[in-house]
Amino acid sequence: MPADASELATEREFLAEARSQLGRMRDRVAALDGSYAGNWVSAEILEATLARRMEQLTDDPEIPLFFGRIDLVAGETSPTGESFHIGRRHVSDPDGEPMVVDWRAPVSTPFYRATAKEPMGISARRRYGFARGHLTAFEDESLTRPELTGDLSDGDLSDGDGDAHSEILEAEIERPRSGPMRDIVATIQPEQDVIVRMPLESTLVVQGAPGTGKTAVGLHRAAYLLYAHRDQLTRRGVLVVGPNKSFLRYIRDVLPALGEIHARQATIEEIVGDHAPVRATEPADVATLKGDGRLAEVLRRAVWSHVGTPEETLVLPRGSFRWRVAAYEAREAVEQVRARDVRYALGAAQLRHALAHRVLVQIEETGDALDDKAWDVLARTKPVRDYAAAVWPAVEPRRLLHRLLSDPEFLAEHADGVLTEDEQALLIWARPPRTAGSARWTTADLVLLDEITDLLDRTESVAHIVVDEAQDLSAMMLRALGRRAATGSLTVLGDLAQATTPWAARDWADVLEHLAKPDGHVEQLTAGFRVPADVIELAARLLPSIAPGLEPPRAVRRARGRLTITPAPLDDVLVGVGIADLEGSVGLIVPDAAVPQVRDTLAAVGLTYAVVGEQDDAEPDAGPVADGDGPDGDAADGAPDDGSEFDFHLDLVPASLAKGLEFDHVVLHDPAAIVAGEPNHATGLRRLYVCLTRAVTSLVVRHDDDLPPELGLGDRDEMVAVTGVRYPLGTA
Ligand SMILES: Nc1ncnc2c1ncn2[C@@H]1O[C@H](COP(=O)(O)OP(=O)(O)OP(=O)(O)O)[C@@H](O)[C@H]1O
Repeated sequence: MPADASELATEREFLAEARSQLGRMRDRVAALDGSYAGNWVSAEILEATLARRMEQLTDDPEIPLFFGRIDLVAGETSPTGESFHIGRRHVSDPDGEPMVVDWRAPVSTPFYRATAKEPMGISARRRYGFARGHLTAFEDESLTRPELTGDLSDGDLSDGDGDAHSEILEAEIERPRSGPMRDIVATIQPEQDVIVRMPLESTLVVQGAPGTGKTAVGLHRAAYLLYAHRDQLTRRGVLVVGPNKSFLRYIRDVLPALGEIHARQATIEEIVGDHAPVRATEPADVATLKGDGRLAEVLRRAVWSHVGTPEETLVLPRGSFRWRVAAYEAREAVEQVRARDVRYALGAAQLRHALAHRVLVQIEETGDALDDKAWDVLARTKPVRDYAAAVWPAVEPRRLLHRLLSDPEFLAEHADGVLTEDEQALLIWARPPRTAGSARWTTADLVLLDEITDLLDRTESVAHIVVDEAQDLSAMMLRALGRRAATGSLTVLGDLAQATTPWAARDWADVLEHLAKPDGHVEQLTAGFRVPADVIELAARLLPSIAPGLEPPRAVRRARGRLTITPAPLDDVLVGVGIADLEGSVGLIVPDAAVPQVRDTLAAVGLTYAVVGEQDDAEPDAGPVADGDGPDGDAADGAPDDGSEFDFHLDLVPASLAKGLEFDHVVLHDPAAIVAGEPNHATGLRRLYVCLTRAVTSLVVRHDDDLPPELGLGDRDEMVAVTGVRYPLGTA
């Protein structure tokens, strides 16, 4: 047997043994139950822990149990030069010796970061190739003697110091995309790994062009932190924030595939959705103003304006006595509580106690010794409660916001010097609802309600938040997230060039300020794993108009991609592309307003598809709304029960929902209308930039005669030069 074949056989045996040991670990956990616990509380906790452990130990034969190996240099730390197989979870033998180490364990770090220049104590790195769970190949790279590795190249992924080119790595990057997002645990790159393993305390912003792996890195960082700080993070929570529900469905499998099921994934609307349902939208200028950070000051003033000045004596009858707190003493108490700078509701409670304390002192002066319990009782008596409530009344967030948005004088009182008169006029409802209960709140209103609620009572903080597409959040939305990480940290992912909301951030330093994490720092990702070079070159033509300071990604894909720009009718394009025969997923990105018309076109050419986002309008837990056959060819049932639009071969994507998604092939319909669909031209161009950068293998841009001039494709010769021989496609 050739050396490689015998080595492969040895590795396969090792894999079989590791699988059987994983089965043994699972059986052992299955044999335990809550009865081992001392009382019912710990029994419940133990049962939950065991259930989680069982899930972690589930062996999916399709998912490789390990994907890499490192060989330590024989020496001080490893006298015999041990090897470690690296996988998604830890597997040990009956003696407790590790057979596979978790990719997040410190010992695994060199697998991701070692280079020939800095071998980090390892002599060799091995990568494995798998097909449907079967080990089919391996590839060795010597770090101490790189000349032994063979096929050395200075490929785009290497740092130019002679690191080996990896076929397995390249195959993973070039693989056709289909279905929801997958993890990248086997191929995390050094610049990404540095971000993934940053300490929990650091808040960081990851700025990166489309397809540089920001979402992937953010999710792997969440998985890493859950591993490295298990107790703290499961107790205090991890939150992943995405731009919309379809995006969350797109990424929902990544953390569970990494063994982590305890992170909440939510949109900002869901996060602030507890205050009231969203029942209206509003003009962009109003929403933008409501998202402005200055509103925080207006709300702060409005809340605290409720605290009055005591003018009367508090009289507290007790037995045959009537205890008194003079108005001037009550005023002192109010001042003292205010000086403590506590939340409004806590201030109210403290005022009750401060008043009660003044009574307590008088009682004690008569020789009665009272304890803290008596103090509490005094603070809860009706005269004290009534007096405090008159001076420091309860504030109801919806009522307060209703008043601010419907009473110009009340607003002016609190917005004076903060908002101009015109801005104040813009905020006031044209037709104010009669009561707060009948108000039709917008998303921006809910964010204001969240701010008011936090002024009243401290919002609970989680241990870590990963925020994706953060460039699109308003200052007030960022504040809402920042307060949820007040005692934790954040990983903020975004790209200023992809900002498509009128209130979007212009600068990451501002974002960090609004999050109340001014010490956070900005990391950049530059290697593009999604978009092929020819497509990047086209999209980058927009950068000078939309984000002059930003660079396009550096494509690491070998294939330059297939780019076609054509004025052919959409039905001809759809037929010409041969969608049904394409390997990998296909996204048809269209202006939002064109969705109904494009549905007709798709029906006319006989293509089946799902519509991204349509599932959100359906009944909760009903499968996606799909036209025709699902991925399993079952027309009646649509997608599988737990499926989503991303399980379909062809997705119809409204341009407003394209952000964050990727498809192997993209047909982009009517770029001019996509630009025109936004409130202003600059935002329209950014939306187009997002839509142009969703493709992994091929992009067809189907346009009418009005391509946006910023693409610089005015004349046909230029277009032919950009798209090569593939212009035009279809029958034009
Ligand atoms: N190290 C890697 N190895 C293999 N694939 C990778 C790697 N990093 C990223 N990718 C892949 O590149 C694609 C783009 O990643 P991702 O969606 O995280 O990028 P992004 O920066 O968030 O893009 P966008 O700005 O468009 O949202 C995904 O398919 C992801 O799996």
